[in-house]
Amino acid sequence: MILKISLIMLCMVFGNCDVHTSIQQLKLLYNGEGELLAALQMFLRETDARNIADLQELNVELKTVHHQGYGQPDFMLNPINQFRAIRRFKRTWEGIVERLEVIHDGAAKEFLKIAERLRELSIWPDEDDITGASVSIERLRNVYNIMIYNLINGQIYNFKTSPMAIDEVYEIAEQLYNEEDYYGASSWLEVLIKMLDRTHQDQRAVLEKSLKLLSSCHYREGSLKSSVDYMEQLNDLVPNDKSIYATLKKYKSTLQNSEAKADKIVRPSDPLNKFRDTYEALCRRNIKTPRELSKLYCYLKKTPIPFLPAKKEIANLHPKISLFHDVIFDGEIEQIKALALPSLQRSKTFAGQKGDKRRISQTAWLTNIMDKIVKKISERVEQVTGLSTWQCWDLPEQQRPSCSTAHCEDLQVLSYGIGGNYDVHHDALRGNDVTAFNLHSGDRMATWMFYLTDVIAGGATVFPIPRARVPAIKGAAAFWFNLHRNGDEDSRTYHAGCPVLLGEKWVANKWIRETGHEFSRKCSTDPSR
Ligand SMILES: O=C(O)CCC(=O)C(=O)O
Ligand SMILES: [Fe+2]
Repeated sequence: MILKISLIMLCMVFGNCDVHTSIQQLKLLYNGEGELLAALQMFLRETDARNIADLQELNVELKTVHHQGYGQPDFMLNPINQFRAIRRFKRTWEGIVERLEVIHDGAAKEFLKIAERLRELSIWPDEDDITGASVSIERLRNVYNIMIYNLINGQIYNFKTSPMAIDEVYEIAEQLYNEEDYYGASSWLEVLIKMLDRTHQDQRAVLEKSLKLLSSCHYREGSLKSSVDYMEQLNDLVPNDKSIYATLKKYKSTLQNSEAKADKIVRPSDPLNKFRDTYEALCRRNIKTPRELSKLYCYLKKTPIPFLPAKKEIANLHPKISLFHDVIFDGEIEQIKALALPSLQRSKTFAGQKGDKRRISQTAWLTNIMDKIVKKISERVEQVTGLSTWQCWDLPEQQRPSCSTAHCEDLQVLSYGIGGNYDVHHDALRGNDVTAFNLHSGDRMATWMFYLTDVIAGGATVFPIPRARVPAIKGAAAFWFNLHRNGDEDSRTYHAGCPVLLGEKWVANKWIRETGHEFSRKCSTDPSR
């Protein structure tokens, strides 16, 4: 109930809720579908069956797919199930709403009321959500090297869900094509085409669309011979179609007049992520050598609280990246999540701002005065790191407006949805448009990041330059410095949040600023320190 009210408030204020980026909204969507099904059932029971035979059939189909998730709390944590649910709303439920709007009698009205409520909650997916979900599945495929055949069969590692329908597979390819990802689209289409049975009428129609799209992918990528081959296959399949014949002629003539030799679509490089290969390898597994691993260690670090040392694990030596275990407890995590939930919003980046595909998550900022727990865990960061977490909130209220030099930022809570990730970036603010940030406190000297969930698969934090990998472990926190002691940015701490493959990921960042640490982290002219 609290969750629903929070989301209503959030979506009323911000409009489109980017359902595909939020696990919470996707879970609500699944429950909403249950309500729609019950209302549709009621309508069908009360209505003359002769006029609505197709709706009866749809109802059975929808019930079957929906019921697969019954009693399975992890069902909506699977990207395939998430994509499907989003698509069902846009492609099937929307059509049913239109039909019932025409009828608009007693039971139809009840159904429409539920649909209206879901729209008011802004959790009813739109076209952008289908695009976002398709792009996320493709990202997961690339980062985790998953075979398309396995995804189509509903298999992600050893987690299985029901196989995808042909239309769903085609939709992913078409969405990628519209996003100009011809490598992604062609990869899906090649697999799909092999699976289709041309003697089956419905499948034959998908085969025709797929050949046309695949041929166009190759044409656009300059892989002209293949573009002609696929168009020829389509022309053989549909011999008397003038438009197909005309396209074939056009492709053939482009091929004849071209010197291009490429006959394969290769995955394009990412100009914004020169670390892509190492980043992806690290997302999949640890890539340090056994010798490098043997140098890592852990110990109990003293804190100001007697008999309460911190469990410190060194995840990387140079630069030092630490993982502190058991620094936030389950009850505290639940309180932090509950406080963040009402104000979660699609995350922004400095480069792309809101809606950037490089950062798929939702963000909320919590201040120390919102609740005792926020201050308490802020103090814990100070106890473990020895760095100050003093903020203007610590002053009497009337002095706060003139205070501008806090030693750290408020707590930033992040929740990742389907394929949620944060591409390689640096936390230091210099070089970015920092007008929104108070630089009186200096730059982000250090990052402390609490992991508020375990992640079933994926979601590690990785540092491509030192080839370090920190797994998301509930209750633990990663810690590193973003700046050298001479104040320069330490580029070795470029890092990324790997896409969540299965499950959900919540983290909370506490960024420690330079101000207030003149003695606790003494400066040095030696840039290597
Ligand atoms: O989620 C992660 O693992 C990394 C998040 C991050 O780097 C950030 O929020 O700045
Ligand atoms: Fe970061």
